[in-house]
Amino acid sequence: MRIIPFQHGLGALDYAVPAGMVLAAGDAVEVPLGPRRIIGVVWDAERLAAPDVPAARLRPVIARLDLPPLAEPLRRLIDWTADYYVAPLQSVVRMAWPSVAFLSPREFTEYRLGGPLPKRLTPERAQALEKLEGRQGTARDLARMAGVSDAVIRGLVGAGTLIAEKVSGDASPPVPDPDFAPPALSAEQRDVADELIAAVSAGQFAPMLLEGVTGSGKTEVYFEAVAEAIRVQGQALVMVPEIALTAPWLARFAARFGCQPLAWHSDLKTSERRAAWAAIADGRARVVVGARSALFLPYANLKTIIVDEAHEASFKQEEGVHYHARDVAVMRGRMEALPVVLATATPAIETQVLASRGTYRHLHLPGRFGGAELPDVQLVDMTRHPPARGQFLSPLVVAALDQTLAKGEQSLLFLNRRGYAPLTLCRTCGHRIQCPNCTAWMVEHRLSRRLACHHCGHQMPVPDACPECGAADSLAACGPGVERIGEEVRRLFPAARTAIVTSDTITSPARAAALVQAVAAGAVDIIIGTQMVTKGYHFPDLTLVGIVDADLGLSGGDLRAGERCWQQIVQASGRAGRGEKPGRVLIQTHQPGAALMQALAKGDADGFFAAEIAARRDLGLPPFGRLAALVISSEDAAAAKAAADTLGDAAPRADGLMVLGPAPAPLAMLRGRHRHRLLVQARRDLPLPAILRGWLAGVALPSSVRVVVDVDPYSFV
Ligand SMILES: Nc1ncnc2c1ncn2[C@@H]1O[C@H](COP(=O)(O)OP(=O)(O)OP(=O)(O)O)[C@@H](O)[C@H]1O
Ligand SMILES: [Zn+2]
Repeated sequence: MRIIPFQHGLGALDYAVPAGMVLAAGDAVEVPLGPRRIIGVVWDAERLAAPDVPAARLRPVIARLDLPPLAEPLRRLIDWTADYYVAPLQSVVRMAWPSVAFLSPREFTEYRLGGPLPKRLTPERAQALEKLEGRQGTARDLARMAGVSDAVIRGLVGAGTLIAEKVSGDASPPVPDPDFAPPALSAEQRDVADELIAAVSAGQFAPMLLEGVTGSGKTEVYFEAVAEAIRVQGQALVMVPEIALTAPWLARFAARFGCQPLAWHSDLKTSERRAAWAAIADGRARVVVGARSALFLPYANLKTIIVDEAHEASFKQEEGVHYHARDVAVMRGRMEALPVVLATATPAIETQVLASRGTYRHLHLPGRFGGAELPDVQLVDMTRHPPARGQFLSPLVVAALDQTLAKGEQSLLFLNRRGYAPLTLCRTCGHRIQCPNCTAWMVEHRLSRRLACHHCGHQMPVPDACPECGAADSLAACGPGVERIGEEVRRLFPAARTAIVTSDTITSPARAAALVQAVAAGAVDIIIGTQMVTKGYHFPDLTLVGIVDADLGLSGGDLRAGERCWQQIVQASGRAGRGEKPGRVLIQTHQPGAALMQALAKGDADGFFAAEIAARRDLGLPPFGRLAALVISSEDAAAAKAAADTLGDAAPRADGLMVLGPAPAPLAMLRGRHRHRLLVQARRDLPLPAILRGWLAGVALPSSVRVVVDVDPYSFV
């Protein structure tokens, strides 16, 4: 029997099946490996090679584990993913079978506060006592919730402070009612919804792009596909970019279907995660909402996948298996014969091209729901209307904020930069404060009074004197982040109520919900936020959107810079005027003549994308050609460089294939590792995965060097 043991770096191995044991592909098993017992999965023998071992010498499988087997279509999806993204099969299998899959449903002992206080109160214990008030979970869960080590939790259990509670892991999620509160759809919404419903009941592969302007009711419409999946006794998966931002979405779901869907995310407690996994695997969970990691779960009876905000780059996984959840979702739809709906107001170029070729069915919602108009968009030429010295908002934007406040309406200022200032500079010696682990500047966060590296998370207090020359009071904050814009707004409008919305302030779904409630209740006048506020929020009284620095996206220069800038600005603009009052958008730019700015001002998506797509075609860039990146890194600078050179020397040669580099990565050091990059550009008809595998297999590198393969890369740093 051919088995993939869950052991890093190991391929498939053959084992003997003991008499009386029945095994089939997709079964979970326990097998011997050297002196150890490890878990593995039985795989289709014809699809994998294994070392030739005479039958008599094969070691026997120890046991078949009591897990629902991975079904054939999911196995084929796993094969495809591992092959396409040049990833180890077991790493992909582990996304379908996370560790909770192997826990038995009844074995949970959870703990909660309830006993006497411990005699010895260390700072860690005090922190745990404070954080764990009202919480319950396994020792591991509580350690995570309290931000302390497992040992601290075990100590509190030993002291009797945390008391044990047995919990059963197999509670069933509620079943959403497809007919609970269906909305009255507009005629154009109805047409699209009917197509989606027909596709779900047909039960065939149907990739679809649901393109609707911001506020057109895409959510209401794809809810009808979800309702149909429930009606036909199946399951629906809705993938969202970030689970932390789903509070308003969950509320809408509950209003439509009468109960919450099952949310799959990393913050679940072990018992909740186990219960969720089991309910997904046996079909009791009817609607699942989750980020990327929900995609590979073994749904028993999946009928449709919706990818909401399908243009979002966060669907691309940037660690472990570097897959793109949007693309793998479509492939899952093909393997399992079901419709996949990519919903967005600003489709990615890859998606647009597939829709225009007819590979994806293209559904449109061209107008906002309920007669709301798209906002009026104007460029603010910063060279002609510059801000006052030391400030960042043009007088035109300040005047618009003033008018909006006077009308009692709300404004949003969008700047995709967390913190107070992206750079801290010494005015005496010119020193720039850098992260010790990364080629990156430390970003000042004034709310938390720290400097932070946005790449590795390194933090330090803001120094009083320059760390280089020692000059006192010489450090200057350069450039704005949202906190600094917030400060400027409070200085200009002391009576206005402001909210700063970034991943630093919206750290949990509960906080996101509180923000939404505050804005909806009219308790906030001006929101200053990063891309976090642009995602799907609906505030009827928000009528002004100011884009603080539209040029930010023009620089940076990777192949998707223009597209991403367009998406962000259109999504941010899309928050304006969604109710009865008309909206207005002001875009601050130093390059009002740039094609992107002109297209934004005219709302000319077609013109902008026609030019972008033509450029991609001319250069053979995705989706017309394919890219793959190799990132070579090591803590040892010389080893990283040598390995990159070795790989560069061994680079494959073929007609239609171009290898660029090796070159030091723009982020030349990350988390203390020195980095080099190679970029492969290949014609579409070349077998890129096989070429990459052959290349890597032909080169022996020291174990101190790590090579990450990134197929269809989104990050070029
Ligand atoms: N048929 C309908 N009946 C009642 N309300 C509707 C209907 N369609 C849409 N709406 C409401 O209109 C608003 C905008 O809809 P929705 O948020 O679904 O748009 P969207 O296309 O997803 O927008 P965005 O892309 O900006 O997130 C929501 O408050 C939604 O509840
Ligand atoms: Zn860093």
